[in-house]
Amino acid sequence: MAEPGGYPFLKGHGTENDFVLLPDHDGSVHGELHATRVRALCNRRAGIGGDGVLRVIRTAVQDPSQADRAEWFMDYRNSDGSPSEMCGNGIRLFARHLVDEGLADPHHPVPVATRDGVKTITVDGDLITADLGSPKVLGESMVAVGDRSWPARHVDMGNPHAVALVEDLADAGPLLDPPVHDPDVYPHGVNVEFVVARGERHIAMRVHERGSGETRSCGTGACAAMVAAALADGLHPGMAVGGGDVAYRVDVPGGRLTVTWTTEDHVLLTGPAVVVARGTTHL
Ligand SMILES: N[C@@H](CCC[C@H](N)C(=O)O)C(=O)O
Repeated sequence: MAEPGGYPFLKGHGTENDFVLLPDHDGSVHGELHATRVRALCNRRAGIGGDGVLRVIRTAVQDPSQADRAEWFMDYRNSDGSPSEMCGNGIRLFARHLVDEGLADPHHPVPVATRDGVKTITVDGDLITADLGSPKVLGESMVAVGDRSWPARHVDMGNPHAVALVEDLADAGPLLDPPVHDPDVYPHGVNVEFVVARGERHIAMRVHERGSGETRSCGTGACAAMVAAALADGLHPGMAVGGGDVAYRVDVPGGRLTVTWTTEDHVLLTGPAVVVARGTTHL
């Protein structure tokens, strides 16, 4: 359903996790957003380039069951065209776009509907915080790259993550292929984070994202990594000195994020997100 004159897009990123935004408010521009089109848009040589696509659509059109709680729905697709339940950096960029375009009021929390329910975003100047709700901390299983393997904590942030605490971020090698994982634990695939401690409440990570490959950042992955690291450090909200929220700095190849695990058992993801280009495409 490509329009003869092309259709609008924007390009942006959160800590270099980059996305193509497709405004399609009433769903009439794209109809079914096919995987072939998503792959064409995300292609870094023949397309615009991105780790994923964020279609900006009214919740009443995409998922009427959530329309009473959020005007806008983030229709997220990985660069291979597969949908995911959630995207932490994507939803922060999505909110930036809504505010920039006057579609949401930056002075109030912005509710955004997703396949994992409604998330609340707050905008404070250049910093955008997404409340990703409660993490589900599940069991451990092995992940492997080549002849190396590690135990990994299963943390569900709405989408699945396997978090391996490693000695060195180089241990995982070039990460050209998805790490091997247990398909019984992750029947729909998994995002895999490799995490090292950098200091007190300070970690660094690399990530191989389901459907997108190794990326420069992953917001839900940073949250999963923080939760796994905090538990390994013997910390969770309420157990911290003073009994309050627990905050970690999470360094990713594309920048720095802050993840806060609150005493209400919510995980808050904070960092920058910027729109860098806009135009019209025929892809
Ligand atoms: N980069 C995202 C996560 C995108 C979805 C993920 N690849 C999946 O398939 O679950 C983030 O910032 O959270």
